[in-house]
Amino acid sequence: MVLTIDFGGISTTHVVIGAFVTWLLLRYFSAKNLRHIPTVGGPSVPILSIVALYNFLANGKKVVLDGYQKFKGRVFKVALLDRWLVVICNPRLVEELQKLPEALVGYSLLEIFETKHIFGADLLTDPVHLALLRTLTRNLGQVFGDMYQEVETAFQELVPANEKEWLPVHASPVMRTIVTRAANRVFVGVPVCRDEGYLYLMVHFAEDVNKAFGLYTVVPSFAQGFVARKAKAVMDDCIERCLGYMRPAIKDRTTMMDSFGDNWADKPNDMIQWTIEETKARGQGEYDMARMLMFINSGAVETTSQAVIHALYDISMRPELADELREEVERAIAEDGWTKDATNKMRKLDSFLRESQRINGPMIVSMFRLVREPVTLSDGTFFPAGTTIASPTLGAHFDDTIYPNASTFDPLRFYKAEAAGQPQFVTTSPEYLTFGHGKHACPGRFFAVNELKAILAYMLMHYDIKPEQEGVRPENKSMGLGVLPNPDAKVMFRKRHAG
Ligand code: HEM
Repeated sequence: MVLTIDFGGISTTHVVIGAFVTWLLLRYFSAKNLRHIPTVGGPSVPILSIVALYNFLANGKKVVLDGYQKFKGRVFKVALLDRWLVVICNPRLVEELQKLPEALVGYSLLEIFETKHIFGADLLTDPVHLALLRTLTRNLGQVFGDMYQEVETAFQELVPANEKEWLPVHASPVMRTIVTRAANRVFVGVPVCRDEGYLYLMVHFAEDVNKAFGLYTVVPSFAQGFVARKAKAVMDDCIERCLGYMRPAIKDRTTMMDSFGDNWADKPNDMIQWTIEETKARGQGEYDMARMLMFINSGAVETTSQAVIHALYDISMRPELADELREEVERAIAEDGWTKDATNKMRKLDSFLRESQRINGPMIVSMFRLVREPVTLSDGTFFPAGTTIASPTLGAHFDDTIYPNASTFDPLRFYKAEAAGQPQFVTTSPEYLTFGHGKHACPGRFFAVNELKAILAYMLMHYDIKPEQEGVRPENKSMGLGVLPNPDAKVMFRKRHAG
């Protein structure tokens, strides 16, 4: 069917053809500079490269794993819609790249996927979120009690199992709500962290941002500005709604600050307070306070929710492991109560969570970086300016030479190796990329690991857990560059006697 809408002589057919030609030219010129890098998934010559693109979009996971096997120790490229993505399959080169100065190889998901248009380009030059997350990490011990209390209250409300019958629980929405409540207890406190409208806003906003990142990888660059403008309008609306919940607290806090300066008795120690202080110091107002909170939520909610759901599916399949972890949790809380110190002692739980994330994602590649100036690596590999590069998360995580029997889920893999100096869940390396690696590794991971341990430890101590279908772990879904936990599955919960 021919498109017939007419805009003063220019038909939509012209627009579509023009866009397609522009796209082909963009692809042609970007591929020309990267001819020396082998392509995986299909040919890189103009027009035919659409096959490589199709294969990547249809089965990105297989394409990247095949590429890793074939070009281990070297680099290869795969087709995204608007550019080529070069994947570095050599830990030494990954380490070398992440040490290069920012002026040569820059970081930012915000920049690479143009989401700076949504969150604001000033976050690139003045990353307030990093200052806030550093403060959060420093205060993990102090905020743990509140977070744990929220985990407890949320489970009691949302998973009201009894000792007699198994209760089917739809894992995806329930765990998302628990994660969002626990994090937002520390971010905005009670009662906002329990408000259904606020929770709905944060959960769906985080999901949408995740989808937007995915969308940017398949939308050609000439269309990204348009998508970004639409997304910005949605963002502004979300900020206004977020402010509706935050204004009373902002007003109270600013009144206290105006009266008492930096310190007063019972001054709250939470994200909203730190955000007010950081934004005020920059002469910014309430719009920026909400913007910052939403940006941090967008990093915190979806990733941690997915990790909890994966861990829940994994533990539901392993009752003996659940018992072994319960013993460890019991011992730790007997010594230190429900505190951050106790979670530090939960080494088997740490290993289980790290293994669950090794196997389950969240992305098939990570550590996106942008080559700003031409770079030649020590092995002679050359990247022209403008090249987008990434590290092969899934390839490394499933490499038998790095992890013996890599495709086997071995929950105590890292615990058993600890004597040999094996790292913990928060530790990143070119071989363990769940949180990225290097100077731009996830700044929220220390909080994330504490939250994950609090949730899993609570769950283990208070419930017996089994899969809905005996012996069947709900299958993951691949979407673009992402690996998602099954969104439809239920898990069975029964209250434990000892709970
Ligand atoms: C299991 C949970 C989490 C996972 C798997 C995860 C993963 C990641 C990854 C892979 C990156 C990119 C790193 C790189 O390119 O080297 C990242 C960045 C980021 N994460 Fe996380 N994250 C998690 C939890 C959190 C939490 C709880 C927060 C906030 C409290 C957070 C805030 C952020 C922010 C703000 C960035 C962007 C940093 C920047 O722009 O410099 N994340 N995360």
